[in-house]
Amino acid sequence: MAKYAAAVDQGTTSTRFMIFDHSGKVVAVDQKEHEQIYPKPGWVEHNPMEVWERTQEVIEGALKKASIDPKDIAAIGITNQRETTVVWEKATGKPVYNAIVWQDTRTDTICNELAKDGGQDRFRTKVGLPLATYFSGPKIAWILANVPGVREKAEKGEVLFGNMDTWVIWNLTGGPKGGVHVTDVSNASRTMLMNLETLEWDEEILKIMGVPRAMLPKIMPSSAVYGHAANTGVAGVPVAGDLGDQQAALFGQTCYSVGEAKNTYGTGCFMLLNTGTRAVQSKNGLLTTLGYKIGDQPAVYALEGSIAITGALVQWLRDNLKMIEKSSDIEALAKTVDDAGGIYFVPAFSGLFAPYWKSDARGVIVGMTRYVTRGHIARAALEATAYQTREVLDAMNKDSGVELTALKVDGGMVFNELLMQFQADILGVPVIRPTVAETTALGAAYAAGLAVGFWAQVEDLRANWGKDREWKPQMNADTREAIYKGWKKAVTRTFDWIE
Ligand SMILES: Nc1ncnc2c1ncn2[C@@H]1O[C@H](COP(=O)(O)OP(=O)(O)O)[C@@H](O)[C@H]1O
Ligand SMILES: O=P(O)(O)OC[C@H](O)CO
Repeated sequence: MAKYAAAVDQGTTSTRFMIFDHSGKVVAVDQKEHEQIYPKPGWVEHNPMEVWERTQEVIEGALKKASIDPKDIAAIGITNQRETTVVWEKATGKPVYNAIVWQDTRTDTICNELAKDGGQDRFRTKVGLPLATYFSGPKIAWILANVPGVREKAEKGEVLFGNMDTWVIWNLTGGPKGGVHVTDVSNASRTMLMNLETLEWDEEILKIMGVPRAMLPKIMPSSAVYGHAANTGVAGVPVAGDLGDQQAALFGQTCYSVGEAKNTYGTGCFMLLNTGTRAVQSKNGLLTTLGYKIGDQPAVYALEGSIAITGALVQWLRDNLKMIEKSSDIEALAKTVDDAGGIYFVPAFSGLFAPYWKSDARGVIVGMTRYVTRGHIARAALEATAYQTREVLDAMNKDSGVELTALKVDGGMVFNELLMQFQADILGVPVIRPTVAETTALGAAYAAGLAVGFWAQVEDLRANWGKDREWKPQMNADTREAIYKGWKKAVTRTFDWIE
């Protein structure tokens, strides 16, 4: 009997391979970063070949580190940075262009053109999303319009589109030699091209955006056997789970009931609330998205508050300003001061996502005086994550009509104690970190394990969730609301920057 389930987590900054035992404990992990390519202001790309190479390396690395026999792995799941768009030649596996990353704003003009007829919410009822540079549909349209010869090939199905899940699964199951071209409902719901009700590509939107049906993957459940690995050390193992990383974290945090929510702190921050088998349309700037679909069971929907830049701001202080050496060093630097010294840092580097959806916004630091030190800037950068999360939680409470009484958190930033305490303070509700904070990979491994019977049913997974730490609010309510008011004012200073 197999002992483990595993997952590839293809994130914005890095790729991991993680192997879990039946109780959801991490048995082995390997992780590698890939290059962030910034060809112009507002543009962000990844090299898909590099990502596939890193994927192969971390699979080998994790197997080797824990001396695991691949025969003991029941199934592999894939989870991924969502929306990031790759188009490649079917015959050779060669990308026709770099991957256009979810944070990239180059499709602003395309989105504005599309919004002329019907406004920013033109497709919202059908797809749950506003027209924004974030999503894949306009990114595909950009590649088709700007890379010579690709449109003709796309119409004939000679080039294929995929988000990173599709790209990794296609390569892992054989690439040009029989790789399967699939995605799951959670990833497809981020393209702007999938109809939330039918769970199929929407012919009308495809036509309006000029995206040929022939280049699109088949939409599958999040938990199903798609194929078998054809290469790497896991050759022969079923590939049986596929979830966008934020939906995977919802799944890994065992938020299986209506009203359960989680917030993941990585490059960006993403809060998802399970709304059950009903797609709830947001009136407060949130997204309606697919949560997951297990085999033949009905699909589960979620409301999502997406924030583009949180951990990425810490990275920016590290890489562009050289203020710190490692991301985790920001905590010690922020602790050199007691507060942000009257400044706010609004990181609208990719415009503003939820709840504003303003792609013409750009980042600002406001309230600067000669008093301000590096410590204040570090602190303001961390506080920005917490304030943005408060805005999303407020929207979530309004949309759902229920006040969340605690927030389950995960992701790379949740080991920052100062941030977690400030988060509880600014929300006024406890913040809870589980024992396995790698819930993204865990969620994908769960989806894969469920498909092959390694776990029998979703409800059994709840027993694997355990609380590691809880931060309770300590700030008095007057202070909380006063500093939050300052944040709201600072946000308005980012608006209407790009003409
Ligand atoms: N201790 C820390 N304090 C603040 N930010 C951190 C810390 N550790 C990691 N980060 C940030 O978290 C992000 C990495 O988290 P991760 O969950 O691996 O992200 P992703 O899946 O988006 O690649 C990076 O942006 C990094 O700057
Ligand atoms: O790579 P992450 O963890 O920052 O997640 C990126 C999101 O999926 C973008 O929608």
